[in-house]
Amino acid sequence: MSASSQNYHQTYQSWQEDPLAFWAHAAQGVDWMSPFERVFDPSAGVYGRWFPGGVCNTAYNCLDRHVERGRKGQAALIYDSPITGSKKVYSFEDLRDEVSAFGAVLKNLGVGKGDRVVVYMPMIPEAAIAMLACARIGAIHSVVFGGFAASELATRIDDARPKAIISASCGIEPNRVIAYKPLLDEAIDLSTHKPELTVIKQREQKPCDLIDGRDHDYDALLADANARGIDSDPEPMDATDPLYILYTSGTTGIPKGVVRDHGGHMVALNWTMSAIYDMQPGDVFWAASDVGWVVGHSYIVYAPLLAGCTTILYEGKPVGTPDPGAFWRVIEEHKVSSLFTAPTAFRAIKKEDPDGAFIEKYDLHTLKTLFLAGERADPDTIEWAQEKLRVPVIDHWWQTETGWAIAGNPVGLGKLPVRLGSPTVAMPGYDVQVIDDAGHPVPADTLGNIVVKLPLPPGCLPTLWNNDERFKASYLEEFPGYYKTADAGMIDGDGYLFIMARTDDIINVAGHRLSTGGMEEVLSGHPAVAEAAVIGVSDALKGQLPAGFVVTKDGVDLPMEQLEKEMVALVREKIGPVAAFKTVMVVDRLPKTRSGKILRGTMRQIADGEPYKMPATIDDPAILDEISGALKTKGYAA
Ligand SMILES: CCC(=O)SCCNC(=O)CCNC(=O)[C@H](O)C(C)(C)COP(=O)(O)OP(=O)(O)OC[C@H]1O[C@@H](n2cnc3c(N)ncnc32)[C@H](O)[C@@H]1OP(=O)(O)O
Repeated sequence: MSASSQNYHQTYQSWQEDPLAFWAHAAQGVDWMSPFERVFDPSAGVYGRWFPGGVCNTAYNCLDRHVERGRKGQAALIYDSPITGSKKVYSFEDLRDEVSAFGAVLKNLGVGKGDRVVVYMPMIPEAAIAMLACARIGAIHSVVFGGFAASELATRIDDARPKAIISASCGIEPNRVIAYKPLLDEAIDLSTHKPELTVIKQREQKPCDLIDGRDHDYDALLADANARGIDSDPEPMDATDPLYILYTSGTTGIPKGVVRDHGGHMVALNWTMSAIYDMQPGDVFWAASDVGWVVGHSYIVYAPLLAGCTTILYEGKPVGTPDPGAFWRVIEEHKVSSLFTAPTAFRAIKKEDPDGAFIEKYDLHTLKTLFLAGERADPDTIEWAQEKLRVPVIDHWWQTETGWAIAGNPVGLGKLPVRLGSPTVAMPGYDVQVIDDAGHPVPADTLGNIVVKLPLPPGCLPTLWNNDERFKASYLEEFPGYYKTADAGMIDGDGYLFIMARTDDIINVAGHRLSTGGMEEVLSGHPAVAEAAVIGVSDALKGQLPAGFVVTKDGVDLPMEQLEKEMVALVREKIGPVAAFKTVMVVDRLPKTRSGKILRGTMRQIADGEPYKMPATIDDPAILDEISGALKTKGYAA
C-alpha cells in the first residue's frame, strides 16, 4: 500500500501489527542487487540488524537508477552560494558522472571498500560528491563539521582511522575566510593516526599549499579522470555494511561515532520523503543545514536524491547574505516545495525582519510546508512563521543517532492538528514511551525519560563505531529493552509528545549539539584553573548558550578580565567557533552537594531567572548568592 493511501493512524497501526511486513513493503522503494534474506534478524548485532543478506548500493539508488529511468536531465543538486555569488546546477546525469569519476579517483589512490574517509568541507558541491563517491565505492565517510577546531578533528581522525581526508582550502563565513588547510594540517599533526593522503579542493578565495606526496588537488585529479574517461561502478554492499560514521557529542569530551548502514538507511529515508515530507519525485526539497550535521546527511544529500527530488546545497546564512530575504530568494528562484531548517534560523530572520517585509518581496507560491527540527521549536517562532508564510509549520523531533524523525506530523499521510510545543506523534517504527527512573511507565502528561522500545527501526544506528560496549552503556543499559533518548518529556492523552529537557550534559546552541562536559574539560586544562562548570543558559536567538564558571588555583594572581579572555579563546581554539562560548565567570567557589556534586541544574535555574528550591543536600547555600552575583555581572539572573 502506498504511503499516501493510508492516514497516519492506519499506517502506525499497520506497522504495529506487522512491523516486518511494513518494512518489507517500504524496502520495495529502493533497488537491490540481491534481495535480502530476512527483513530483520534479531540475533545479529547488538539489538538486531535490518535486511541481512541484501546487497545494494546507496549511490546507485541516489543517482544511477534515476538516470536510467528518465530523470537524467532533471536537476539533482543545486548549489546556491550567496556568500561567493555563485550557483551551479547538476542534473542527475552530471552528478552521477562526477560521483562516478571521483569514486574512480579515490580507488586509484588506493581507497577501497571499508576504508574510512574523513570529509572536512564547507558547503560546496564537492562535499556531497565526496560523500556519494565514498558510498559508490564502499568507503565509509565521516563528515566533520567545518566549525570544529583542529583538536576536535584530530579526535575524530583517531577514532575513525581514515585512509584519506577530503577537504577544501577554505570555508567562507560572512565576516571572514577560514583557512581550512592549516586546521587540517594541525589536526593531522595532533592525531596519532596519520591518513595516507588528502584530496583538497582549491577555492579561489584562499588557495593553499599542498604537501608533496600527501596532498592531492581535487580538480587536477578529476580532470585527469575525465580526460582518461575513467569511472567507477557501484560496489555491491551488504545492507548491513556501514555507509558512514557521524560523530556526535557525548557526555564526555570524546564524541560518539554513530554508524549508519546502507540498506536500512535507504529504506527508511526513502519512506520518509513521501510519508513525512509529502515529496514526490521531481519536487525541490531544501534542508538549510550543513552536511556536517545529520540533517545534512539525511536531507541535503541522501533522502532527496533517493526519492528522485532536487536538493539544494546552500552556502549562506538566513540573514546577512545579503539580508533577511535570503531564504525567500532561494525558494522563489529554485521553486522550493519544502523547506527544512532549525528554529534558530527563523529567530534570526524574525529579529531582523519582524514584520516579514522581505517575505512580501518574493513569490513563495511553490512552498507547501516548513519543517523545523534540531532544537525545541518555541511557539512564538512557529506562530510567526505560520502567520508570515501562510503554510503549515511542522516541528519534528529526532537525533543524530536515529537519522530520521522519531516523532513528527507526517504531512504525506494527512497532516494532524498542530499543537504548539509538541513535535506531534511517534512515527511508524518507533514505539515511544515515557518511563520513570525505575523503568516503570508513567501516566499521560507526566514527565519522565523518553525511551524507544527495541528494536530501533531501519536507518537508526546499529552501534557506535568500533564500540559496541559504549553503545550499550550509553543507550541500552539504563532501561533494558529500550533505547534511551536522553531527552525528558511527556506524552499526552492523544499521543502527542512534548520534549522538555536533556537528561545529560548536552546543550543545544543554534541547533548545534554540544557537550558542556567537553567544555569543562577544556577549561580545566587551563593552568590557572582548579575546577570548572559549564551550563546552558536560555538565549532568545540561539536557544541556549554556554556559560562557564571557573575557580582558580591558589596563588593565581591574574586579572580576572585577562583570565576570562584566555578561557574564551581556549574553548574556541580547542572546540571551535561553533561552541559560541563567550561567557565565563571567575568565582571563588562552586555550589555543591555534601557529596561534592556540582549543582549545575540550580545554577542554570538562577541564570534563567527561574524559581528554584534550595537543594536539600547543598553544602553551603551562601555560594548560590555568589553565583547569582557573578551572573548579574554578565546580564543574567535578572
Ligand atoms: C534533528 C537532528 C539534528 O539536530 S541535526 C542538527 C541540526 N542543526 C542545524 O541544522 C544547525 C542550524 N543552525 C544553523 O544553521 C546556524 O546556526 C545559523 C542559524 C545559520 C546561524 O549561523 P551563524 O550565524 O554562523 O551562527 P552559529 O551559531 O552557527 O556559529 C557560531 C560561530 O561558528 C562559526 N561557524 C558556523 N559554521 C561554520 C563553519 N561551517 N565553518 C567555520 N565556522 C563556522 C560562525 O561564523 C560563528 O563564528 P563567530 O563566533 O561569529 O566568529
